[in-house]
Amino acid sequence: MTPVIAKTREELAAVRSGVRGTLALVPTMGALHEGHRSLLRRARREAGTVAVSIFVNPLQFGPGEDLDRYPRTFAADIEACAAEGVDIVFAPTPEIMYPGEPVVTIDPGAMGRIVEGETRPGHFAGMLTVVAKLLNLTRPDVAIFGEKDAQQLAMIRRMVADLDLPVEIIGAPTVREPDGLALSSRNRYLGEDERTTALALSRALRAGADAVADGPDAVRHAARKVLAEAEAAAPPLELDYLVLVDPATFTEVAGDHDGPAVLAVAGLVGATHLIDNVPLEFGKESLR
Ligand SMILES: Nc1ncnc2c1ncn2[C@@H]1O[C@H](COP(=O)(O)OP(=O)(O)OP(=O)(O)O)[C@@H](O)[C@H]1O
Ligand SMILES: CC(C)(CO)[C@@H](O)C(=O)[O-]
Ligand code: BAL
Repeated sequence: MTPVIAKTREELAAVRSGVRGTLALVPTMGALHEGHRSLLRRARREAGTVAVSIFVNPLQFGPGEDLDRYPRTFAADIEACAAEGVDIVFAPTPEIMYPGEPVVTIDPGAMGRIVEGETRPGHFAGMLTVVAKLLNLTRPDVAIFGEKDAQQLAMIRRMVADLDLPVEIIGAPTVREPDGLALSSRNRYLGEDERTTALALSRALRAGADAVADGPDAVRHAARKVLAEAEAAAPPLELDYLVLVDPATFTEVAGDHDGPAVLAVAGLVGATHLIDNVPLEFGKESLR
């Protein structure tokens, strides 16, 4: 069945007031792919009613980023939502979401200025501000986000805890192409040779994961080796960062770290900004 499409606050409020039982929200920027669809299926398992937001949020794009050329595929997105049994799609315009330049925004603190936040200054403030607005407008019981955007997920969990927002945040695993490339709306920008170079991101993460028994330094070393080859390739990978961090704070873990960590990588291939990560578990007993 085709979902109900709400384009304004008033339309969303009307459909929200008719929801009985639990509601799950999946926030997206559209151009839906199998990764998004896995979130929709997870939402379906979590709640009686599923809402999806489709909004390319200008506030989280910096100058020189791809806001204007970001893929917008609304008709296909609605078909995907219908196929996954989505009940409600909220698809506002920027003018609806931001009738004026917002004066009050969410400050992501120091955590918003490291790793991806250092590469994209202002990104996490813009992202958290729109997520807070979407949560307030939709009032879901649960909201589902992909682990592919691991720092985003950690920041959203932090915001919900720090501001006592009444919603449960669920993270869902990264969906990949058979050759390892993490699905991303931005993959469609890649030419054939660029895609070959881009594969180094997931290859580096796998190499790192394979070294987990030898500890954090071995993981960093194994991943760096793969990335160095891609930096020398044509077209080259322009590495933004490779970090091995605490999943909750995104600060680097020590060489004797025990417990969960995230190996996260990002870089430019041509003009395309790609990110990826893998969750890891270090155990002291497995250190040689
Ligand atoms: N491969 C994936 N597997 C699982 N979830 C994903 C995947 N890609 C994106 N998501 C999640 O889907 C939600 C919407 O993300 P978004 O619309 O930005 O898609 P995207 O493909 O990540 O686009 P972009 O290229 O801008 O990073 C986010 O919670 C994101 O983490
Ligand atoms: C969470 C989100 C929809 C906010 O614009 C966006 O950052 C995304 O698609 O991951
Ligand atoms: N997938 C996170 C949204 C962004 O890149 O702006």
